[in-house]
Amino acid sequence: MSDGATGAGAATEGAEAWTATVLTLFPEVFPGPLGISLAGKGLERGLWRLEALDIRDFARDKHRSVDDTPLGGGAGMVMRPDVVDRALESVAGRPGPVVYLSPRGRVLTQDVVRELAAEPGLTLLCGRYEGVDERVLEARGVQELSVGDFVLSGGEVAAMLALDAIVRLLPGVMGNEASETDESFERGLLEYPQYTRPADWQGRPVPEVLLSGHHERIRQWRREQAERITEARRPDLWARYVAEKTPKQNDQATKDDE
Ligand SMILES: C[S@@+](CC[C@H](N)C(=O)[O-])C[C@H]1O[C@@H](n2cnc3c(N)ncnc32)[C@H](O)[C@@H]1O
Repeated sequence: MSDGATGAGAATEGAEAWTATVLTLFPEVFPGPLGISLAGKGLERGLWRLEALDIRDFARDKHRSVDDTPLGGGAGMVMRPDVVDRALESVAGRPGPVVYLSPRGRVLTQDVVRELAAEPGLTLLCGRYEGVDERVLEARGVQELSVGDFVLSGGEVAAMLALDAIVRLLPGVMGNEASETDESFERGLLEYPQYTRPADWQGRPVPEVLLSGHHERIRQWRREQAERITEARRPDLWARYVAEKTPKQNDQATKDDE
């Protein structure tokens, strides 16, 4: 898709579809991976909408320039406040908050993904070069959202990443695919190991319990595995999980210490 909307098909009756508006210098890269599989089918079925707008369309000079050198010196270029402001003004009033994808932002986690999926939509401003002039972010009260502690060359991949995670939580998008309630982060744990046929592959049998047909034992085994993996790989998640699992015991321990 170049700039323009997708997903305007059979919108969910009686409700406006969740709407993503992307402001970017490269609208042609959307929907990209969001146009395939679950997200793509959801887009086709009108379960969500995506519109990518070209920030350059809001430039006014004959060269359609969107950037300028940093005041105070330094490397690279900065996206101009007047151009970004006009782009933001053109989408003011669209559903949901406006976020600027930025390594300085609030870090995207599954909790943040759930929060954004509960909004009616989202406007995503993608930076390039050294980023966007600070004043337009302040003037427009734009929140910043980071996809991790690393620097990408532009906000487009970050916007796709956030949208992919959000869209799969929208009603109807997952269909009968794996329930999100069992997945990593949904219960504060990483996921248990998954297996499929054959039951023995290259002399590696799957754990016996999975062939037992005993649902309660399987549930218990999966929970133990999820706990084991989380404790080993993510001490940060594990500490939070343990604290939330045993709040009463922890309260008592604190009282005993006093
Ligand atoms: C080269 S980066 C600019 C980095 C900026 N000079 C800094 O040091 O914070 C260009 C654009 O990529 C996007 N970007 C880079 N890393 C990101 C991240 N971790 N999360 C979200 N967006 C990111 C932002 O939109 C940013 O404006």
